[in-house]
Amino acid sequence: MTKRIFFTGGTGKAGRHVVPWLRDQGHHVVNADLKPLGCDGVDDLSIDITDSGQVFGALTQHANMGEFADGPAKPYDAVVHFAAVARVLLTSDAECFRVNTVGTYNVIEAAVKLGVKKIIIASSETVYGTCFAHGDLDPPGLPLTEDMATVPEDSYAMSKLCNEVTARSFQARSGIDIYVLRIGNVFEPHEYAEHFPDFFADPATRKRNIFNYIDARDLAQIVHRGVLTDGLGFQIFNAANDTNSVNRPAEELARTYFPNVPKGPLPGNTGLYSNEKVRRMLGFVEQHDWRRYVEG
Ligand SMILES: NC(=O)C1=CN([C@@H]2O[C@H](COP(=O)(O)OP(=O)(O)OC[C@H]3O[C@@H](n4cnc5c(N)ncnc54)[C@H](O)[C@@H]3O)[C@@H](O)[C@H]2O)C=CC1
Ligand SMILES: O=C(O)[C@H]1OC(=O)[C@H](O)[C@@H](O)[C@@H]1O
Repeated sequence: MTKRIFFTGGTGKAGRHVVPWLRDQGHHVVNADLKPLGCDGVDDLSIDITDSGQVFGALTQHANMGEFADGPAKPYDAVVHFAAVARVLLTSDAECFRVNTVGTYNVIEAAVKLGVKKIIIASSETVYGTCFAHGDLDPPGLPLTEDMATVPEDSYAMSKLCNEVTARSFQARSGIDIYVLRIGNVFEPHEYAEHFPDFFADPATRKRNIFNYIDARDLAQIVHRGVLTDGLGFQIFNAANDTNSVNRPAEELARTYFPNVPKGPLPGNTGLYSNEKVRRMLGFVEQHDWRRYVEG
């Protein structure tokens, strides 16, 4: 079924793969970003999500000239929110926190008050704390699952965790579906040859990411399945591929790099960052294992 989807941050690294994927599944996607994507069949709207008025305005206006013929602007079926300052060290810590938290509040508030029934937001693996920690910070357990403790110490991860609370509260009042994706480290198709041989040679460089990765196209599949799967209420999903990015047995990685962390079963090369929930509840089936693109 064709959906009308308002997508924020579609011009970025992840969005430029997710947006065309959604378009190719037959949906009408409107990309709301500071910068245009310029993608065939996708409408661009330049907005700043930290300005609530712009977000309400964009969600209630036409997306292109063709829509004028049909009268008033049509409502959206889903909002996918990716726009953000996507990590620390891009701007000041406080600005990262401000843009991400205020922007996310604005997007969710407008979507809920305008009657949108499905919202998917980009959170991050960083909420578990290890990624941008000072020194070494152990994850709370392995494999790392959505119910485990989240006590990050950096402004970016704090902003993402704050956004999860915002989302949970809006969901509680509205009863709509809000799905949070704790996205792992994203890779575009051309990046496998560029980076993965280095990861195999020096796995320690991937420790902060709990050795995970998510292919940008597999992330698109997860978003799409989220758009199509109704009735789950508020949910948080780790979004990652099935196996680790360093081509090592999971049990060996856990023992070598996280000796003091409580451990459950870690068969084969399974990811230490569990994607079991997104496979089980959204039916995610990975298509882009790194083994298709680079020699192990
Ligand atoms: N790239 C990664 O490895 C990961 C990314 N994420 C999250 O996924 C989402 C997408 O990430 P990327 O595509 O890598 O980020 P990106 O930095 O490549 O793209 C973010 C997009 O948001 C837009 N944006 C920023 N501030 C805005 C504002 N005030 N108003 C409107 N648009 C604004 C930017 O113009 C950009 O196109 C982000 O929420 C990020 O935090 C989460 C985990 C991993
Ligand atoms: O966008 C980015 O660069 C960062 O975003 C994130 O949220 C990821 O968790 C982290 O692995 C990336 O380094």
